[in-house]
Amino acid sequence: MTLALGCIADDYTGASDLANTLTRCGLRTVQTIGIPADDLQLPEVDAVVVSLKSRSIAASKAVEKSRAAEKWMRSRGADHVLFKICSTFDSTDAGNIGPVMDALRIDSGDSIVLVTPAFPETGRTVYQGNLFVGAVPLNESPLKDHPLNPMHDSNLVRVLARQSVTNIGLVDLGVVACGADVVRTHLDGLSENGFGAAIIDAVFASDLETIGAVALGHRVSVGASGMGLGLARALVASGRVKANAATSIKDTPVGGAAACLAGSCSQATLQQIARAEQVMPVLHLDPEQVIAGGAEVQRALGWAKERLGKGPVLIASSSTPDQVTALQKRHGRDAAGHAIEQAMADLAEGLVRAGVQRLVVAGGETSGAVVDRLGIPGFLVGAEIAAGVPVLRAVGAAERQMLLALKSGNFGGPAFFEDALGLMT
Ligand SMILES: Nc1ncnc2c1ncn2[C@@H]1O[C@H](COP(=O)(O)OP(=O)(O)O)[C@@H](O)[C@H]1O
Ligand SMILES: O=C(O)[C@@H](O)C(=O)COP(=O)(O)O
Repeated sequence: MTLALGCIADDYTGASDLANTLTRCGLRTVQTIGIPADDLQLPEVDAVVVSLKSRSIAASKAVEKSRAAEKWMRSRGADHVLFKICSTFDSTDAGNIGPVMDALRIDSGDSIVLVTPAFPETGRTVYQGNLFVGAVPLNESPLKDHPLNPMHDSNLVRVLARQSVTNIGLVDLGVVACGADVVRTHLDGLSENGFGAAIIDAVFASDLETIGAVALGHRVSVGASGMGLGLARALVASGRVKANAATSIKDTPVGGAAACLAGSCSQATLQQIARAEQVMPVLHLDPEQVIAGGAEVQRALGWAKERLGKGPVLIASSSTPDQVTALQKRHGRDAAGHAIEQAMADLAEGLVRAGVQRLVVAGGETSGAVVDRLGIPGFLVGAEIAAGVPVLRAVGAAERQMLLALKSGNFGGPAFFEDALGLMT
């Protein structure tokens, strides 16, 4: 296998979002969980997205894991490696975007790295270095209340400068609009003046194409699915990847019982859960009881097993921002998050034992905990449920066939859970 593009994603939902974009742009793509084992049977692909659960761990660990993934990709022929971050730049001042970017830049020998989380299809645009989520700046969006990494500054030049050892420049939309050659000249100027990375504005898909064409001339880039789109289109345009080479996974039905787990507390997920209550049984976990011990998981599994024969069920830990803050005050942010993620993993394991073969998971960290527990080594991309969320078919898992959907907390329309199950047959 010779890779045209290697990608390192800092969470599993983000990885499936990127794998979806690359597939839709014509790249044969596989999503792996961590660096694939040598004996994992993978199809011939143009791109591999290695999923890490590295967004909220210590920066030094995130760097170590990302470097190992980069090394693996380079050894498989990847000239360019994309570090896939969240389109809402989810991170804290302690990292992990800056430290990983710095390490990959040094390893690659690049003098300057292009960075953009823009993904216009999902309403993420960057103008003058400021990230907008729909019509509002990042710091006014629901991301200001994220349970693990609340975002309070929409100026990404400032945000990244707090995380990185290098100076962070800006390539503004006026420069991007002048085309790839002007962007290259601007980057040369920044690099000569000691800038090791630059936030680049993007509002339209055409901006991403310009950015992709420039980024492909470098060894490393940092961005969300929009950067993936730009790189994929540039690869196809350059003839390095055959257009329309992507093959969607076979739609052979998997059958079996279906269930949904929600650990995301985003506004979008809370609305989707409320909507799901109209069409399927929904159990709201008591987060306090979840942290207290295993009885709440057992209660939820008993509840689900009584209903799974009749149709899909949804189990949610999700709470409103006020409730999340109150719980975190009592137990600590990381401890509360970790305990709930592990409970979600216990639930997923129990549900699969009870015959679930179609599983929808809402939340990035939550998906990471669930997929790790299920021991799934990788996924092929199927139909698109919503922008950034594909149906995934597990590969390399021994016993039963499984379909999953790993939904970023913020993605999907109000009827997401129904939409997903409708495509996961
Ligand atoms: N009721 C709750 N109170 C506090 N934290 C919660 C609650 N429910 C879930 N969590 C935690 O919030 C975090 C949500 O993050 P994640 O799953 O990545 O969702 P998103 O995709 O919205 O970012 C996880 O660590 C999860 O365990
Ligand atoms: O880029 C995005 O917004 C997503 O692909 C993503 O990374 C999702 O992260 P979570 O919201 O934590 O699921």
